[in-house]
Formats: sequence, C-alpha cells, structure tokens
Amino acid sequence: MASIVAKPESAPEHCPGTQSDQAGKASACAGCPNQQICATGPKEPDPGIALVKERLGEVQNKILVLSGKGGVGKSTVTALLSRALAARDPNQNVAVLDIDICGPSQPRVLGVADEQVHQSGSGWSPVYVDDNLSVMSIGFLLASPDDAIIWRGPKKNGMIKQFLSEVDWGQLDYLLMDTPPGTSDEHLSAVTYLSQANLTGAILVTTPQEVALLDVRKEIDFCRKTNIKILGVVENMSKFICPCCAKESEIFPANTGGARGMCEELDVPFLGSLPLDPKVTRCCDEGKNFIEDLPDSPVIKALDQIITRLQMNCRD
Ligand SMILES: Nc1ncnc2c1ncn2[C@@H]1O[C@H](COP(=O)(O)OP(=O)(O)OP(=O)(O)O)[C@@H](O)[C@H]1O
Repeated sequence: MASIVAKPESAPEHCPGTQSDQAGKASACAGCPNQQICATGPKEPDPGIALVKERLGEVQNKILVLSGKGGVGKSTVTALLSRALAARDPNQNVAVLDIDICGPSQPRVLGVADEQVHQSGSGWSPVYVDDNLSVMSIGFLLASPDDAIIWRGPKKNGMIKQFLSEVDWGQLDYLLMDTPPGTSDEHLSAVTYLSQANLTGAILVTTPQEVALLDVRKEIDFCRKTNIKILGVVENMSKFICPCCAKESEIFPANTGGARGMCEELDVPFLGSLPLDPKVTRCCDEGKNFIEDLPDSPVIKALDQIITRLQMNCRD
C-alpha cells in the first residue's frame, strides 16, 4: 500500500505528509513552520494504523465505495448493496460506515436518522437497521441534521481514525464504506488507516454520461496509485424505466460506450447497470426498506446480478 499520511493543521496546500520521504524537502514545504521538524524528525507510523488493523480483525470484506462525481448515486448504491447483502443471507453480518463527513446521508437512506450512537466499554455501538445490518455515521453525532460540518483535513482525519478504530462492529462479513465524491482528505485518511487492515477493494459508482466517466477514470487512477483492488464499476441511473408503461429511455446517453466500454478499455471489472426508478428515490428519501417494499423494481433485479459478481470478485 502506498504511504499516504495525514497533514498537520498548519500544512501548506500541497504538503506531502509528515511521514512521506519528501516531508520537509518538497517545494511545497518552503516557508512551512514545520519544515525543519518534518525534515529531521523520526518517521514513526501513526499508532492508529495498528488500532484499525486490530479493530477490523473480524471484518472479512472491507470495501470502499467511491465516485468521481457527486450525485451519481454512490450513497444510494451503498445502501442498496448493504440491504441486499443482508437480505440474501440472515447469517451474514453487514455494516455501513459513512465517511462522507460533510454530507452524511446513510442515516436517512437507511431509515435510522432519529437514532443515536451509544458508547460502551468496548467502543461506540453502531446503530442497527436490522438484526444483521448496522451503520455508523457522523450524522448520528450532530445536534441537528441541518448542522454544517466545516472541518479542515486534520479534523476529518481524526474522525475517520475514530470511526475505523473505535466502533464495536463485532464479526462482520461485509463493511461498506461510503465516501465523499472525488479523492479528498477522507479518502487519503481512510487509505492510510486501512493500510494494514487488509482492505478488500473498491467499488466505483458512475453514471453513463461522459463527464461522469471522465471523473471515474481518475478514481481508477487513484486506486491503482494506492494499490487498491478495483472490485468493479457500477453504472447507476443507466436507463429510466417508466413506472406506468415500463418503457425504457436513456436519459444520459452513453456516447462512448458508457461504463461497460470504459471498463473494457481500462481492463477493470464491470459489475452491472442499475436503472433509475423514481420509486427507489422516494423510498430512499423516506428511509424505507426498498428490498421489501419494491421487490419488482428493475433496480432490485439488477442489484442481484451485481451482488453475485461482487461476491465473486471479493473472493478472487
Ligand atoms: N438508481 C436510482 N434510481 C432512482 N433514484 C436514484 C438512483 N440512484 C440514486 N438515486 C437518487 O439520486 C439522488 C442522488 O443520489 P445519492 O445521494 O446516492 O448520490 P451521491 O453520489 O451519494 O451524492 P453525493 O456525492 O452528494 O454524496 C438521490 O435522491 C437518490 O435517491
């Protein structure tokens, strides 16, 4: 795993990280008050990395859900996958960790927005959506859902370290981590703290139009640079299926072959496409269980194939 580390609060914009070989030596370090300390100080690994490894020891599959663009449905896909994985096998334990610090949406989508997390001797207890589905999110720690979180990188880094090292998940088959769009502080923190925890890989979510595909290419590059296995790409909202007449329309025409074409070109697994179903949007807004409420939705049917491929790629 590439060495990517957190930045101190006073770091310049392009700080290479306090434990990088370039610490204190890169051109971005010129004028930084920590330059001398970084250039000469010992490079001890963050003790949080070992804590995360220990805490996640009983989590079999640790999966990051990434997207290049915002609004492509990454949180929805994370929630759909977690519900579907949990529904597939009641003996399988699934959890969602929402590390979208500034825009947490899992508490609402999973229908537990009014719950609170509790602290016990063994750490934070996640909120249970079902017997075998739990979730942890900064959304549970806010006094009001309207509160804005305006944090710089180091504070987000600290929160992610806490989430990864202090939540008492128990034994889990799948931990899906919902991230913000792009490759920002949250991603770097997560990759750093998971560097010894045997991260299974990443699922990339995109929509078919070219602007979204351009950004997902950057996510692929991010995964390759940080040695994260790409479990596959999900193309979301690929088609609109009319709830009245079931006619299919392409609302985001895939001029260059869509996500499937991109996956073939870049030799990345394609997990499948999910159509846009307005009933799913409503279910998510209301925090309902779409698997139970919408068994005939084309989204739920497409999800089944995606999960089968995902489980196969997790095992490979
Ligand atoms: N397949 C789908 N069918 C219907 N609605 C969908 C589908 N996928 C996503 N949506 C809707 O699209 C909107 C955006 O989805 P979502 O919040 O999951 O995007 P996101 O990529 O996580 O956004 P952000 O970048 O802000 O975190 C939501 O209203 C969601 O309900």
